[in-house]
Amino acid sequence: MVAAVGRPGSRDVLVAERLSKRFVGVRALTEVDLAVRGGEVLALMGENGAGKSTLLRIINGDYRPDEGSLRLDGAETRHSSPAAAHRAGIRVIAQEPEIIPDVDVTENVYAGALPQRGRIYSRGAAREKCRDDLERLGLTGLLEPGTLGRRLSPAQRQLVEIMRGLVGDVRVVAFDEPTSSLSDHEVDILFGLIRRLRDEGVAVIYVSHRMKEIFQIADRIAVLRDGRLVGVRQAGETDEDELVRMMVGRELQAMTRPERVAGEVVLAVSGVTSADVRDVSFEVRRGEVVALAGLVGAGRSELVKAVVGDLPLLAGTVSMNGRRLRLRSPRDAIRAGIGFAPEERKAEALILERSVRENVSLAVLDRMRRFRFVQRGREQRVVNGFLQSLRIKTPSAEQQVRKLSGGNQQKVVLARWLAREPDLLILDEPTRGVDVGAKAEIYAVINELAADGTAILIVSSELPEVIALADRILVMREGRLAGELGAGPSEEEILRLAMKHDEQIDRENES
Ligand SMILES: Nc1ncnc2c1ncn2[C@@H]1O[C@H](COP(=O)(O)OP(=O)(O)OP(=O)(O)O)[C@@H](O)[C@H]1O
Repeated sequence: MVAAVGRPGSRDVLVAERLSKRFVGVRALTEVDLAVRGGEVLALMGENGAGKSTLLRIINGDYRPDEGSLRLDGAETRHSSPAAAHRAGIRVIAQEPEIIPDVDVTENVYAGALPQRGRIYSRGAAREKCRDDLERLGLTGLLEPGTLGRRLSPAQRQLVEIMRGLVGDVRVVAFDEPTSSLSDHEVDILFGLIRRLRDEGVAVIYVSHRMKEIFQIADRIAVLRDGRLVGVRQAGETDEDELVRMMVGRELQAMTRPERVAGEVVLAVSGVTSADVRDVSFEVRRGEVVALAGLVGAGRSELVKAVVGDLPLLAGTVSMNGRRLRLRSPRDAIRAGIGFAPEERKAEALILERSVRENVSLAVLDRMRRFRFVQRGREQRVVNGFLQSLRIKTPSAEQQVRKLSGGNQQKVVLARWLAREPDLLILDEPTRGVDVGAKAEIYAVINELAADGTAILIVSSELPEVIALADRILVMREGRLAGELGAGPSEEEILRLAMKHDEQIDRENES
């Protein structure tokens, strides 16, 4: 592949002029002027609800702007639908991909555009093409053409979505937080792909909350705040502090992990084995934050699911406060005093049609019910408290959760479990898609809960997050515990354990 377009000074491919978009009670975008050049990666940053997704949706033809215009290669475009935008060479890679559960990877990728042999669709030929494309994109080994949609992990779903986007002629590709379910290895592969697209002259837009990635991949960085463009910087001429100031409009306090003394054992997991998890034992104590780290596919989420009764135990026991539990579903786990915020927030955690207030208070309704009436005043106070402390951006507590930005939905999931004050809180990727300011607030809430004696188990792919929060870090590899680290290790120490080979672990277990 050739670098068809010289990098700096390339021509503008996509130009937004004075774009504005309003929803009831919200100005999502106000007079945004922004140009993306061929052969560059333009990062788009901003707090949750700043308007990033709205801008991408306009580019993708999902929304029409109320005012302003969009030009592609110099000509004004009014994409009336995502299909029209797609034909023009625009691809927006969705944050939460829609995967058809009952068809395989091949059909999920090429849906509608399947290769045919003669005039009959040939499954063999299609899978062959899929295999070729996987190889071309460097994804061999991460995805199998024949795997059914419903068997894909969140990371694999994301890769299917990315493959979909790169089929055909592409002028502009926008990635909306593509790495939130990927671990470092997959991120490297994705960045390789993005650099290749860029070198071929494609205009790449990259939305992310992860600073480190922004500085790895972006040529320029645009910052939105409350729907307005605050500024655009060359990546080499700015730094994290300046970007945070632009996004948040204030300085952020650096967080230090408080010293904690762990109390008695709350959760005891012994010899737990399930389909993808082998013989795992560990404990979490009162007032302690324990993190499960490891690469995607290492079995962290599966382990957690086995612990809360969402996956059957093939062997082993789970005990809470000294009593053995027999959980057949997460519902049983909640009854036993376990709060569990799962990885896939939309499917598993939120009722999108209901209001923010209802979603937060759902988990604590029993405690607020008195003589069969919900104590409205108390409910309001609890919900408003979380709206403030987690900085949930919504016109009111009565807004439908569906209408919140992705990061704000994630905060509602958290608020719901934090409000319940369980003995044990299990958080799978608690800050996925959450902006830097709110992340700090969430860390503070987690620290407060631990100080109050809650036992906390966190699954996170973000090593800085694991290091910032955890008193102990359990590193998983291929369904087993590969080792344990104390507070404050380096990223390298965690990675070394996460990538160790099985034989090595066996040898160490034996000695
Ligand atoms: N369909 C809708 N109806 C009402 N309000 C909406 C709708 N879509 C977005 N909004 C509001 O517009 C604002 C901008 O949202 P947007 O999704 O663009 O934010 P974002 O920058 O992508 O945030 P995040 O980082 O959380 O994904 C938010 O206040 C959001 O609640």
